[in-house]
Amino acid sequence: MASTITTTTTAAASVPQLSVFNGDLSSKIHLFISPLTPFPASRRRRRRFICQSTNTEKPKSRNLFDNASNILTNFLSGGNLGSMPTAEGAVSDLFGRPLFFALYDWFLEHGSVYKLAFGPKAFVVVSDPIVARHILRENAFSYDKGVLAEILEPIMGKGLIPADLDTWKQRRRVIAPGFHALYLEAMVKVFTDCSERTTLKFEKLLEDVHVQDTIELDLEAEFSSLALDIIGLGVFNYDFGSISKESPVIKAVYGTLFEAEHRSTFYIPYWKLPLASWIVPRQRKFQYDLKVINDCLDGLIKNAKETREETDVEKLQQRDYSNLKDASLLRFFVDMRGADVDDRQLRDDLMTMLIAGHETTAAVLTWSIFFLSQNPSKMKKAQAEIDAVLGKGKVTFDSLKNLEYIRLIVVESLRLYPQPPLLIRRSLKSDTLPGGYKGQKDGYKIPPGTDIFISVYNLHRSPYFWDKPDEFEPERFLVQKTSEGIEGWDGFDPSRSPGALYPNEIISDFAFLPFGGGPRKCVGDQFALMESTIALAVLLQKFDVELKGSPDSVELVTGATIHTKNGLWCKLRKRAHKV
Ligand code: HEM
Repeated sequence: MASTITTTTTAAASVPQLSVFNGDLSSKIHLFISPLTPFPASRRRRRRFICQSTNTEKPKSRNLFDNASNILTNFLSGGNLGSMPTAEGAVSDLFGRPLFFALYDWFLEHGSVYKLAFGPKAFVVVSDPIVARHILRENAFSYDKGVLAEILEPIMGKGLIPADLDTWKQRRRVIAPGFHALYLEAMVKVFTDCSERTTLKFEKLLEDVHVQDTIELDLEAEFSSLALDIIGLGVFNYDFGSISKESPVIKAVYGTLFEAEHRSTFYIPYWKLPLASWIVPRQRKFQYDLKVINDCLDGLIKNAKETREETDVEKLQQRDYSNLKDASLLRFFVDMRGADVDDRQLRDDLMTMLIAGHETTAAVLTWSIFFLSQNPSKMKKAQAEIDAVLGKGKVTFDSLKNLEYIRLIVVESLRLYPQPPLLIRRSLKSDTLPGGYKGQKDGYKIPPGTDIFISVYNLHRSPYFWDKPDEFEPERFLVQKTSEGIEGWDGFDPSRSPGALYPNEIISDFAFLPFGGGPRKCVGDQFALMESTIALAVLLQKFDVELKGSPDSVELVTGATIHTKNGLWCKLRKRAHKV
């Protein structure tokens, strides 16, 4: 499932345009959409409904396989999804490129709710904010994680992401309060220290090659180590130290992440085959890796329980973290009065956060650098902000608030490459999706068991909601103060979420949802955004960064997240500080 991102710079607009290699050399599909004329928020909102199912173009011809697949799908779903537009050529077009690219093309062709017939299965693909809001927030408890839970359950057990509704309700009540303001403030030091450990390593490497003034590095791999160290310390106070060493635990973590990734791109659940864990070598390795991590987590849980100080949640949220040796989430969960659970559940929770918080953050940092390296003026603007706010000093909780442009770079990267690009749901009961558009006044009815992909990628690049949707433009999120009050970014309304440091799904009314939305929204969103902002600021404070090769050489692959195929190779040069 690999595809090549090709970025070319045009004279008219010095920003990358995105084209995608779809596996067929003769047909490069260009995702670049001509800039739309900006339109006011009121019109923008009306267009939300018009964009559904209004395509009038003649359908493309379809092959026998696709027709057979669609007939089978309709038959098996009792014809319930029959009136929904069907992605033409669904099966045959799927192979050879990441799924989310194909889903984007079909979104433009069929509208924002369509059906993807795939053999005996149908997936409903949603690219409309109102429908996304309905599924994620308004009717959230009529859906579970479906296919995703099936893939992740062997790894995360009953951790929050794959958890069934009853377990989720119990555990979310314990886990969400752990990310309170004082904890996040304490984490700023962890983010800064780990980021500085990374730049220190780069400085040492530069000293070692003293003849040259640049080093060449795969920054994606470095970000992966950095994110692993941070998540280990933040979640269970364990220092992987992966920036500078390789341990059996680190190898096992990477092995498990690799397997989770492989499963999410593989359509046949090979891991469920009888005796697979004994016969299939990759399954044996996976079981071994899991054991190494589980033993490590069990040891940490045991230690935390031995030093337990049982306290009420309010007191835990007011602890003086500067005096505490261990400010981790594990400490919080263990010390929280009334939150007693068996070690197995606690282990599942820790494993879930380890996986959820690691690769996502590494991917955000990778794409932030990728986009900045092609926009030297934005890179300079970012460094100018860092110099003005930090000088040579360290990031603090307060200075983070002033690093506005860096924060917007992080969210703009998440807009262009959301991690993950699709949210997966399965209906537990029949439901009617919001409608209101031509010919579908009451919306589509879906039966229980319907699998749904909410394409965050499509929402984030929708020509109906974003001006120049494929361009890297952090400035689009800037809030301006006008004589008439505060004017939000791109026609959306920041007053819906006053005081938010980062744009979110509430401000955008579900047109921008990098962390999902509703009750199952990411619990680590602020942790991740602060971590990414600080890591980026520390790197750009000390180094000038440019891509080693051409942007065309950066190949893209997807699993749970979007990342590069062969790394993000960059040249780093130490900055001469004028401050
Ligand atoms: C840039 C980094 C991150 C991104 C883009 C991200 C994205 C997301 C998204 C989109 C969801 C919702 C999934 C869905 O609705 O199906 C989610 C859920 C979750 N995330 Fe994150 N995440 C990030 C970092 C983190 C971190 C650092 C942690 C923990 C320390 C974390 C823990 C979780 C958990 C536990 C859930 C499940 C929540 C629930 O079901 O109640 N994530 N994340």
